[in-house]
Amino acid sequence: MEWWVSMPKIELHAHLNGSIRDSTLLELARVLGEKGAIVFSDVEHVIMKNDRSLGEVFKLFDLIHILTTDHKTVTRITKEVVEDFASENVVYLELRTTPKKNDSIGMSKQSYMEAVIEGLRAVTAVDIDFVPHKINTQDSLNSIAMNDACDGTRRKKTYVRLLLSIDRRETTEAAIETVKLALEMRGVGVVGIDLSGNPDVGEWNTFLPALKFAQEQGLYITLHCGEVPNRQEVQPMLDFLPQRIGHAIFFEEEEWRQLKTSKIPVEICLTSNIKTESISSIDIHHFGLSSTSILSI
Ligand SMILES: CNc1ncnc2c1ncn2[C@@H]1O[C@H](COP(=O)(O)O)[C@@H](O)[C@H]1O
Repeated sequence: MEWWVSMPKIELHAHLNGSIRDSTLLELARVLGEKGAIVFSDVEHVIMKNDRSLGEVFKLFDLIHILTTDHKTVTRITKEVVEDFASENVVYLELRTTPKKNDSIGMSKQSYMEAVIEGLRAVTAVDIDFVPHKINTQDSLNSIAMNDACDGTRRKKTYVRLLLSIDRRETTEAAIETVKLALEMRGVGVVGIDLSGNPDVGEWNTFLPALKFAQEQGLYITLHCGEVPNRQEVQPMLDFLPQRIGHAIFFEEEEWRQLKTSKIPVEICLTSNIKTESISSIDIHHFGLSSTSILSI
């Protein structure tokens, strides 16, 4: 096995519907094509395209959401995504997804999330720990088991925790519903809230009441921040003091300074930023720069 596959890893920025196998997407598209709901040949190349602009990415998500609408498929993709991360030796996975409501098929945000939990329970390839428990002796034993899993001597175990995403297209009320659901689901591995979605759509202020409520209730918060240039948002997002932010591409010097002072960790999304051409080359990605200019500010 390649060293980088066998190395134990932590994945903190995975969108469920952004992590589906191409083979599964093609299979789902074929089935919908046979039903006449879509034209398979029109979507095949969209699914298989390698690099796409940020705008194209969100069009692809709209297509993916058409393919994965029902509860059964949500359960299936959750199982597969977790198994795929486990097969790459991810030992701690924070999976985020936007709870969806679709009256036409009897889906509520809650039933969507129940389908996700069903998917976690369906994983067979590895042991999945997604129900939080208090730190005690048993926990120390579990972490030993997790470490041992890396040398192949024990059955592998992956710790999974969930973040419920708010999509920037949603309303304040829908976002509050998501936060309430997250609070109800704390017992089944939900640890926080993510604000994501097309950064060119909507305003983050719309979600402030929901995010403040989540913060007051002790949920962890991560915000997609600075994925596109938006001076009106970056600073107030940092002032909000989320536990983490995602991307942090278009930051001015002063914003880097504030980020550092506030000690807010960044979920670096190297592959995504290069593939979507948000950053033209890896040589100038802020991850590489962090040891020089950024950290020296
Ligand atoms: C490329 N950078 C990105 N920036 C912002 N939001 C993103 C994203 N990639 C994914 N999402 C968010 O995650 C959803 C898909 O997963 P779920 O349906 O929630 O599982 C997308 O619809 C978008 O809201």
